Amino acid sequence: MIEVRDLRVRYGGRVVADVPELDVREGECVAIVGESGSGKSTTLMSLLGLTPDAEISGHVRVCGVDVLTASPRRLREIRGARVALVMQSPQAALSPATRLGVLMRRALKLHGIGRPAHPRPGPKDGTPPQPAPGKGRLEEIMGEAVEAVMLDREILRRYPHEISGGQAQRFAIALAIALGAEVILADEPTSALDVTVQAEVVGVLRRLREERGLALLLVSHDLALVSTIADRVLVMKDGAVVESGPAARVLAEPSHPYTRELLEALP
Ligand SMILES: Nc1ncnc2c1ncn2[C@@H]1O[C@H](COP(=O)(O)OP(=O)(O)OP(=O)(O)O)[C@@H](O)[C@H]1O
Repeated sequence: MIEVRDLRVRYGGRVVADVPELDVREGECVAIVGESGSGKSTTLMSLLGLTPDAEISGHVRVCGVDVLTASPRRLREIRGARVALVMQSPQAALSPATRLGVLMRRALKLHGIGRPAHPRPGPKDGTPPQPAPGKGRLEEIMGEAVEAVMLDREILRRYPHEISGGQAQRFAIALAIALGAEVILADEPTSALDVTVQAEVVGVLRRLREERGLALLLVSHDLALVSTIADRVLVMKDGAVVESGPAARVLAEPSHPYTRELLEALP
């Protein structure tokens, strides 16, 4: 799903991320950990071509698309639809005066989801027009997606300010599911949430990996969280990957002093 080789991202000549190798396969979760400014978010954003001011070299393939050479149109095709970005505080990105259901329906329509394959011609005998065949299908996709993240369908009638932070984060994940995402890139998805709510969001992500084979690339400074979900871990410091390997091994027997420092800083 994600294949990175020799990725190097520079801002104004300064290397801020240097990632020799990063692979995420179907149903797998890889976490990038490290302190603030170590290059985690830059690495994540570069996978979607979202670092316009940066100089980038290397090889990045996401869902079969060669990101560094793809046309803007090809990149738009994978963003949102096949690869979803889940950020720290999704509530801020939700339009405040729009019900969640309306918001989701718009996003799905924009990507042509639920559209009838062959629109029926309108009736000629004066009877009221029949609903488009795609409408019920769209509602079904939306309902199924919110239930997949353990939310009630009723939430689709609410406005963004009527839901909690944890619900907003799960709604953002539901949107990704409804759009048919195969890969989720999550940047500190639980940092703005309290501990019990964090566990709910992580539980949802874990289930989606297992049941739907979703690939997950997670950026987090929270090693306790990472230990509950990641298969593999990359540790970054000052733009460089100082250690990588199976999460169980890296977190139990870190080989780099910096990883040991991060672990010792855990409460
Ligand atoms: N658009 C930009 N222009 C110039 N420098 C940038 C830009 N974006 C990021 N940087 C720099 O790149 C470095 C890495 O930043 P990045 O946000 O990737 O780190 P991070 O590990 O994700 O940190 P945090 O957890 O605080 O988000 C930082 O020194 C940052 O100042």
